[in-house]
Amino acid sequence: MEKIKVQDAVGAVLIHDMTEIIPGVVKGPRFRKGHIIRKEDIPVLLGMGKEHIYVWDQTPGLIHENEAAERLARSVRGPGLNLDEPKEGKINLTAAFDGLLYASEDGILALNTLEDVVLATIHNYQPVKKGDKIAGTRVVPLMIDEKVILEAERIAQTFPNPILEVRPLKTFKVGIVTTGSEVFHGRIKDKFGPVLRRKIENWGSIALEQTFASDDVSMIQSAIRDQLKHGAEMILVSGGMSVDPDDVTPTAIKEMGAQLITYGAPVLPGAMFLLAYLEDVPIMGLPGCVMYSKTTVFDLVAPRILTGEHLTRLDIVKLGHGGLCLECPTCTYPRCSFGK
Ligand SMILES: Nc1nc2c(c(=O)[nH]1)N[C@H]1C(S)=C(S)[C@@H](COP(=O)(O)OP(=O)(O)OC[C@H]3O[C@@H](n4cnc5c(N)ncnc54)[C@H](O)[C@@H]3O)O[C@H]1N2
Ligand code: MOO
Repeated sequence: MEKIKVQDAVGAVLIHDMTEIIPGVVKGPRFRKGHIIRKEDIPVLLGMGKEHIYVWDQTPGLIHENEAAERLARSVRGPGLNLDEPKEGKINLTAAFDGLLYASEDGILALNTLEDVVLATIHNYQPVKKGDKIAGTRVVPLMIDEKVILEAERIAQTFPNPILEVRPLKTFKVGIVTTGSEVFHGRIKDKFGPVLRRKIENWGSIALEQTFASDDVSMIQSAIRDQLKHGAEMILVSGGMSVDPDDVTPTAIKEMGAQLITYGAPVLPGAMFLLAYLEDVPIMGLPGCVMYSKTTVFDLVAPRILTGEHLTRLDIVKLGHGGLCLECPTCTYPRCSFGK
């Protein structure tokens, strides 16, 4: 690539954005790609430490960083993602609507293993809002051999799912069965239902009429059957999930012939969580902590099910890494390590 002195560059066209950084004040492009250098720009460029600029290089087989970034972004982009304009040679991908991020960790690794390719993303399975930044991509040099980009595009195609995708949460009819003799007999007021209803509605689903059962296997089972009859597409059974003789919720669910995915999850709070499928309807057994703690296993699992994903035991056991909630005085989830 040919370089010329900035003093000789009046009239030359900049071929990349020129970043100015003043700590604590500004970081951004002072001059954009395509800018025609004027006499008055020369002291500014010198002040930014630029004594030379590059002039356009027509070497065949090389592509500009902006084109490279755009092709990388397109190769990883699945449904639910928008591409921003290139800035300083980088392209950001943002969420096109509210949903949950599905990222291929192997795909991200494979692309970044290519020299000079940069793909930085947020963590997998994070809830995102429309417009949220999800990833940024660029190449390291100003001009790059097109072969590198062709290889990145080829690699991205080898994965069964897009490398990055935002899936919307579907609207489920959700049945709530609340167990516990103390609630059933009116000794205490139910506090579980309102927590679950609020979360379900925040996710855009519909809470059906809540039903109550004492700590009795057949009563819990008939309440679950009633929820199915009323069209529940997901059933949440609260309480009775731990080690006391009166904790019969797991037995009730298992003995209905449901396909048990897990009883127990490597997540705190939420160790006593249960997931099963009965006639393809997901049933979750929710321990007392889901009522008490702001963020729990329920917040990690339910949104995934609401995208239509069918979870396996491996999906649940993988939650262990990042499964410890730090129970901060002010919860900042999902901007923390929980579930990452
Ligand atoms: N020795 C052990 N004790 C406990 C363990 C354990 O492993 N060993 N696990 C703890 C964990 S972790 C959790 S979480 C809870 C599990 O609780 P359960 O799901 O069995 O909840 P319950 O026993 O039914 O109730 C606990 C507590 O919460 C109150 N509760 C329950 N449902 C409602 C409701 N709908 N409204 C208001 N309050 C409710 C209930 O009255 C109890 O006070 O167990 C730990 N213990
Ligand atoms: O482990 Mo429990 O199910 O955290 O609250």
